[in-house]
Amino acid sequence: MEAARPPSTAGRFVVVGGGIAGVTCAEQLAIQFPSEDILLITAHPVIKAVTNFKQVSKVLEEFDVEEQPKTMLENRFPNIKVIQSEVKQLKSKEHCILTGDGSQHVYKKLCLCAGAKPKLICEGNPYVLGIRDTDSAQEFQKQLTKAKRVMIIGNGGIALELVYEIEGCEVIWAIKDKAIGNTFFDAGAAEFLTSKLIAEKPEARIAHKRTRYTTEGRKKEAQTKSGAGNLGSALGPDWHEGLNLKGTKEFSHKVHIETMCEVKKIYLQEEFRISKKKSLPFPRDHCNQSVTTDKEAWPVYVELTNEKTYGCDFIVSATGVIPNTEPFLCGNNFDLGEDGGLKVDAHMHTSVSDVYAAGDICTASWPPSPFWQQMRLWTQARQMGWYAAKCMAAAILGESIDLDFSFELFAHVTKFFNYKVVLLGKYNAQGLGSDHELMLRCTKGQEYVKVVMQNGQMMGAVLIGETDLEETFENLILNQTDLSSYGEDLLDPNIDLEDYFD
Ligand SMILES: Cc1cc2nc3c(=O)[nH]c(=O)nc-3n(C[C@H](O)[C@H](O)[C@H](O)COP(=O)(O)OP(=O)(O)OC[C@H]3O[C@@H](n4cnc5c(N)ncnc54)[C@H](O)[C@@H]3O)c2cc1C
Ligand SMILES: NC(=O)c1ccc[n+]([C@@H]2O[C@H](COP(=O)([O-])OP(=O)(O)OC[C@H]3O[C@@H](n4cnc5c(N)ncnc54)[C@H](O)[C@@H]3O)[C@@H](O)[C@H]2O)c1
Repeated sequence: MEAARPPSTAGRFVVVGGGIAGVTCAEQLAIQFPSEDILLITAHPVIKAVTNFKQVSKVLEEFDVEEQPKTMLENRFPNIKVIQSEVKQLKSKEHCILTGDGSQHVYKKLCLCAGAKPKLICEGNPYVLGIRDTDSAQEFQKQLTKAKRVMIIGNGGIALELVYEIEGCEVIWAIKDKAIGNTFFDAGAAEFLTSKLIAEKPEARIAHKRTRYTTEGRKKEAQTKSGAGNLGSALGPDWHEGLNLKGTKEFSHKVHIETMCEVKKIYLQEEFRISKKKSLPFPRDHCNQSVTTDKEAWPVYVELTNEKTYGCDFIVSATGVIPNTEPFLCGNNFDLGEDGGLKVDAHMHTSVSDVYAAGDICTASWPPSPFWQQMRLWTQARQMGWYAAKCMAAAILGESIDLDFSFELFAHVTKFFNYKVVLLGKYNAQGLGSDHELMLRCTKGQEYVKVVMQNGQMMGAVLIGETDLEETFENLILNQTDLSSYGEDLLDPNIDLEDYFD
């Protein structure tokens, strides 16, 4: 712990946050300025390190992520000092931050990488859980081992992963949309994936190239709770692999989806009894269950806007995130994005002098490339942390710097329902209006390929399964090759596209 209570005299590079964005930023600064001290302040005892980084193609990247004790980072970079403390206030006029232990730290350039927290449908209800960090995932697992039924609200990454992974527990999944996975897929891809939810037997996990997540480096001492409230860094790919996501029953998947509805009201058991309302049993296929009522007494009940009510053991609110800006706002004139993030320009600089931001906390506010959009993802946290450090260095050295190439094309590799999923560019025709066409190729149970075309050029793609098309499509989007003469042949599996375009 930093002993000095009065502010240190020499301003230095200070980074707040031990997640992917903060650690990558600190590492890059340490490399650029080997004779300077870099201070990393983080609320949690473990940090996230990117290991085995590999640039697979121009923009697609693979890496593993390890949770490590802070000493491992300090050993790798002797000029990085990690302080475990929560930042309570930023005094930007004095170029100084205050931490929970009463210390003040003066900076010459500061990068805020404090991540985000779950945006819960209902704060303070003990039956509503959010999943963000290792502690919250463990709490979820603990509750699941005693559960017969859970309700999942939300239709993004966490919900998609949970409905597939949970076994031995009834899952009622309530989504606002017509089809599953709205943040990643259109209705066609959703239909392709839905069959996997009904499969009774879990299949062998596929091994494929994508980011892996490991807590191997996490020391025993760091496995105890941090006492820092809900301030661990975000989980990521394969976070559930070490967790036994099994409820009390013996079946595999049992998922019922309620579409186009939201949560109207949540009742605790006694409140529900007094209300005299009726709840529905778990719906069975092809059976009109509206005539029956659920006899079971549940700890909590959820009334949906479609007038259906279900009881359950607990609710997972997988309803997105809110940037962790709160400790930094008071007295500072930050421009905030609509999503509540700190707006950053093309140099990752916020609206406050010498303060940069990267990762989930920030809102990218530069005019984006036609094929890129911000999504709060691990890859973007790494790219932003790295690029923010480059920009901080360039500012100190008086050099100019261009927006990094990684922001030219949105590229995300992940896994849903045991399929490899690659998303490129405007994969859901985001912002293209009606002036675009879709081309599809689908083999049930095997692959789903969708490309988004505009004026004969490829703007985006969704690749589900082992399609091996990602590198070729990445090039076609980046080069804006005129593909109009190929028509539907573009997706003909008998044509080797690589021969044409590589
Ligand atoms: C369950 C789950 C699954 C996910 N799966 C994927 C996936 O498959 N693929 C993918 O690309 N992305 C995934 N993500 C998203 C990804 O994990 C995040 O986008 C990314 O990790 C954000 O990194 P970050 O460094 O910006 O923030 P974080 O990882 O949240 O780190 C923030 C850091 O700031 C610290 N901090 C916060 N407040 C303070 C304070 N006041 N003072 C000091 N320190 C503070 C925290 O302790 C933490 O170390 C997932 C997220 C979750 C929650
Ligand atoms: N494999 C992956 O890439 C992956 C997996 C898990 C999580 N993540 C990331 O982790 C973060 C958190 O995941 P998440 O699933 O909570 O967020 P998300 O942004 O992916 O999805 C949020 C979902 O909640 C819905 N929603 C929002 N408010 C709602 C409300 N009041 N009622 C009902 N639905 C509501 C939205 O329509 C959306 O479907 C995100 O940044 C996500 O991208 C990524």
